[in-house]
Amino acid sequence: MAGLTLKGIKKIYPGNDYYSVKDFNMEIADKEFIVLVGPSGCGKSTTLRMIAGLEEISEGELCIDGTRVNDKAPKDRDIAMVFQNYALYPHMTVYENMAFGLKLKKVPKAEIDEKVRKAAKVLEIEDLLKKKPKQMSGGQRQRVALGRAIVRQPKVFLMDEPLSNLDAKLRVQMRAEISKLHKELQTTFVYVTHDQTEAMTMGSRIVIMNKGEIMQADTPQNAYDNPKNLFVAQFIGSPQMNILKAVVCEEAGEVVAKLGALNIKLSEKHQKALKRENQIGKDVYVGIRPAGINMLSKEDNASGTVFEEEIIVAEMMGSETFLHLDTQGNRIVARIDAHHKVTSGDKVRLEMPTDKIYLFHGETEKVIK
Ligand SMILES: Nc1ncnc2c1ncn2[C@@H]1O[C@H](COP(=O)(O)OP(=O)(O)OP(=O)(O)O)[C@@H](O)[C@H]1O
Repeated sequence: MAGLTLKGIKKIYPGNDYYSVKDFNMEIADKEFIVLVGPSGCGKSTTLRMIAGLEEISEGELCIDGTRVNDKAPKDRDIAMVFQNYALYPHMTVYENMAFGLKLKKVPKAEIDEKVRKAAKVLEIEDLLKKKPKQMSGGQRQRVALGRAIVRQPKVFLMDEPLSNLDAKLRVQMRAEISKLHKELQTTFVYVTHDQTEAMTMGSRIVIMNKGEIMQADTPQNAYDNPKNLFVAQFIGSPQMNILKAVVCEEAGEVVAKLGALNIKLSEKHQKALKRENQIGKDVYVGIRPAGINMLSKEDNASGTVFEEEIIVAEMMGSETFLHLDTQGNRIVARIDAHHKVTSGDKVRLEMPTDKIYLFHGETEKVIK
């Protein structure tokens, strides 16, 4: 069991003229489940590999349990890593695969046996112990890879996209299994994925990265409710937040976001913030989640911004329907309850309530509160 401290960690690969990881600072508490998430190339694997000791740290300090480990070899860091390709030895049985690391460490046979059987029980692979990797499914192989990590009882588990080779259904199942495993083992987990749903459902905290930088480190709920910037707003949530580029205007004493012919009404708080920050006349990104948009009937009164559009596509999802519309030249998606019977081509009346609107600076893309 251990916490991790990353202080000003940077990585520049030899021959590159840019930092793959820029100034990564973070305290990871003991027993946390941290998920590093972001698009391809954002530096999440590099960060994980530096923690593992598989990649040299160019600048900064990494501590495990308060001890600096920058110069320690991977095997001396008390960590275990699970990779996306499982990296099992094909000629060994499941039992041998799981026992291998302990054997190298010269752990007594009886102790190895106890540890392997205990891990196999936790992962429900006891009946696979005599099989070889090629006789097993992807999900089973992934369990064995996890088993191999568990038997070593590391201080920290590192996982790099461990589920990306599995089909969608198995991925969902293994997601829950890994969360359960984390609870059982009571160990620190650092997990890398590019999949925001995986991050949201598994992490006690998620670290959203872009271009080598941390965009936000937060609980999944807070990252969803209070994104710090446009990148996080668009990355977290599915379908993603609608973003409309508008201009801040003041008309008859009221500050609005002008989107073509549509004046988007704003909350008192937003209006004050825009005035305070001298944003009148400047560009602003208006964000609204698909679920934040209300469907109105003809007679409904609404205090927010009301607009009428023709449905381009209505995607029926069972309990809900996603409406794809075009407003003032911008494609937007609204998520409505399936009891509204609508279809492509219908004209609908919708509302953007002021309290569901997010605003981001046109230049810095930071949230305006
Ligand atoms: N061995 C390497 N040598 C040079 N550049 C590298 C090396 N490994 C990664 N990079 C570069 O560092 C940046 C970050 O890569 P990294 O693999 O950490 O990203 P990632 O977020 O894990 O992406 P992915 O999800 O595609 O694996 C990328 O620009 C990548 O091209």
